[in-house]
Amino acid sequence: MELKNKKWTHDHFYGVREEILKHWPTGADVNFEEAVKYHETIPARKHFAKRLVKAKKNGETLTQPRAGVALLDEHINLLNFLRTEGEADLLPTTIDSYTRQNQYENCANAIEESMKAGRSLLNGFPAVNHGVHGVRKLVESVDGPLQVRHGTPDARLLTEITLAGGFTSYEGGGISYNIPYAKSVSLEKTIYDWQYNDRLVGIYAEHGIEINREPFGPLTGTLVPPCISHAVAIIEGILAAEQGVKNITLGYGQCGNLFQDVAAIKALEQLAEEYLVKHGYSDCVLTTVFHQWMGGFPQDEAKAFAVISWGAAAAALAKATKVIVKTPHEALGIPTKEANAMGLRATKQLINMLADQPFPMTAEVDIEVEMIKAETRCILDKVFELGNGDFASGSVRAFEAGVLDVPFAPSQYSLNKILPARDNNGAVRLFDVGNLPFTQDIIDFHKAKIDARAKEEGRKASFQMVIDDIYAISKGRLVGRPN
Ligand SMILES: CCC[C@H]1O[C@@H](n2cnc3c(N)ncnc32)[C@H](O)[C@@H]1O
Repeated sequence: MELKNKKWTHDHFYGVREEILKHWPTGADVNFEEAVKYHETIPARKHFAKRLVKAKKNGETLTQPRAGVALLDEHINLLNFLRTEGEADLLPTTIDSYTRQNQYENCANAIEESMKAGRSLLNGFPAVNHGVHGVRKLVESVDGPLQVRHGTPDARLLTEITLAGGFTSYEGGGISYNIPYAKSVSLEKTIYDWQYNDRLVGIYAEHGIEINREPFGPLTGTLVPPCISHAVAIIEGILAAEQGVKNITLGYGQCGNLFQDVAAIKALEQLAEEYLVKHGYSDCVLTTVFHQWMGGFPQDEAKAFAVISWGAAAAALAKATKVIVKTPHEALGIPTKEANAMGLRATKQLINMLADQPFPMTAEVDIEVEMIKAETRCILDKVFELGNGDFASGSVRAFEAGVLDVPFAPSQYSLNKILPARDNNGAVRLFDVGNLPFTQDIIDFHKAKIDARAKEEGRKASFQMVIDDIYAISKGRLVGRPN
């Protein structure tokens, strides 16, 4: 396997495909030409890419939950409930953890057990086991654009089955579904396997079927600085575009300081456009997704609603194309459909109330935009250099060198040298820049911000700040002040 950011030829792709479709019996039902014809029957109102483009044009921020249960009819009921009671603009299908690890046998057992128990014993929808026919029943029974959301390093069979089944959007990426999701899965192999998924979307596009792709923005979802998630998002956008993907949503996980969060979305839009055009992908349509706080949540439901609403406000003021919504059960586990719908309605209320209030792009926000762009450029340009002009191989080398580094990542392929901490206003800065290829003025900026907080708190800047910030929001604050 030689990893390079080069569009796979049809021969290469179809050579790999034959083996993939044998990984589980339901793979035998995948027939590409038949699937293209099936997609042509899907009504336009269910096309994810079209709905995103319309939202971008109209300045809307669409709402989308996460949701997935083991059995098909229950999953259909759940999604229809979220569409009607939750007023969700876009719908997910969150895939279960066994499927994410390619453990389809375990899924089969869990489906059996769920039927006996009369409740879902999986934390998501086992789409590979339900197969093309099960997915098509889902697509035909739910009235809304549908997206596959998961965390699968090797998602090739899942992609084949869900796309043949009629999903019109697909989340994930070779870095964003390895580093935060796996401990010892080769990063090089995951990036290669995700070229397969993107090439399949590209081949659908060559047949006139537009499928939206969304790299997973938040990564570990815990104090991830904007420059880190932006660098990974833009790299995965470039890798997808090279394989022929034309409709891309790039994402960011809320950090909590409003100026930084609004600036992060603006910086992402500007930088993604710049890098995709610079590297020859000027025909890609770009949208953004804002993930409501991905870190620890308060158990108290009223406080959880406050966190959800703050994320809704930031998404609306940033004018992200869509927002991924949390629920008041976040600290407890898989939410009930009622709790999920309430998170959606609270979010919708905020978005509607803020729709008429343009956010003032103050000097402070502009500084934040420029800082995030400068930091992200340092990383992206170093990755490109390490790959001798190739972002795929460059990413592997960048993680080896700590030029790309994701805080609190389980993967052995991430050096985990960087340490984030909040500044005195709650913006996420770097307490330890690790081996990030920052210029001295950027390093000095972060140090000054952290030192200002230390001074205010009357304590030395230390790892304790990082720990305090990890727990802060679940304990009712933003900045982890000393007791
Ligand atoms: C990276 C995604 C993490 C988030 O994804 C939520 N999540 C996971 N699985 C389900 C599910 N089956 N239904 C509703 N939400 C779900 C978690 O709560 C967490 O917030």
